Amino acid sequence: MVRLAWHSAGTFDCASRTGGPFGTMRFDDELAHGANNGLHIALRLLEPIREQFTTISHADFHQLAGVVAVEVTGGPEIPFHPGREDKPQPPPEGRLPDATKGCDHLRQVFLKQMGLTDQDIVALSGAHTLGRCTRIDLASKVPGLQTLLSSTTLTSSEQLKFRSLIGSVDDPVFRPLVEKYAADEEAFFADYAEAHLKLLSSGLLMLKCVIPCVIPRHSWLLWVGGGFAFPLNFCHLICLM
Ligand code: HEM
Repeated sequence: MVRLAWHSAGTFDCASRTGGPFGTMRFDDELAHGANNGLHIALRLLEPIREQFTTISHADFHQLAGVVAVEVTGGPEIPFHPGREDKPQPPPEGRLPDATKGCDHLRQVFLKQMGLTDQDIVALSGAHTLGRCTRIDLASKVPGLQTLLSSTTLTSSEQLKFRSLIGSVDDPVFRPLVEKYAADEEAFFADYAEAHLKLLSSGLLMLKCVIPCVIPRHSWLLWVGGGFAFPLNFCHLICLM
């Protein structure tokens, strides 16, 4: 579910304002993109539930599934705001990062294409603690990191995923962040939640409050369909005034 939400949102292109978390994974064309191998299983599980709630868009439902999955697997709570419309056309293939390329390529996709930061890249990569790579052991690469593997036990897709993680460890900007998150789960959860919120809000107009809110990740106001869709807490009332 997390990978479904990410592969949907991760196609967003800031420059052309195309792609993004707008329910296009419902089209066979997008599901057939090489990077989306296996995501039909997630959709098959979601569809009978979505059919019971026909007022919610595919777009919102896929992102909600990602948020709930992070939460029920023991991750942080991520604020969710509905309002995404389903787009009629899938994005072109090739916008998601390629695990065989290095950190510059990751920056090209996350920073230039999607408008996310180095910190977002590292925090979001922490989602790989879910799924089939939980047994990978980075301990030999980063002192202090627990977990994982002998590469001979990995399938080829696991090796690709592993290579993207190791790439993060080798980069001088990424490495301190990897070490910080390995040592401090609270910091990882806070930054992960903020990065995931940005990801699932790709393509929606977000205004950063001038006055920072007490809870950093709540300092974003979301503009959906002509009105602020954010639950207005005390901090946001101040910002709106
Ligand atoms: C940084 C660039 C990334 C690369 C190169 C990458 C690459 C990969 C690869 C090759 C796989 C294995 C796919 C398969 O089993 O067929 C994978 C799995 C996965 N990815 Fe990523 N990924 C990236 C970022 C992300 C992000 C940002 C998220 C979520 C926020 C994410 C979530 C996942 C999850 C949850 C799985 C596990 C799926 C499973 O085991 O069933 N990935 N990734």
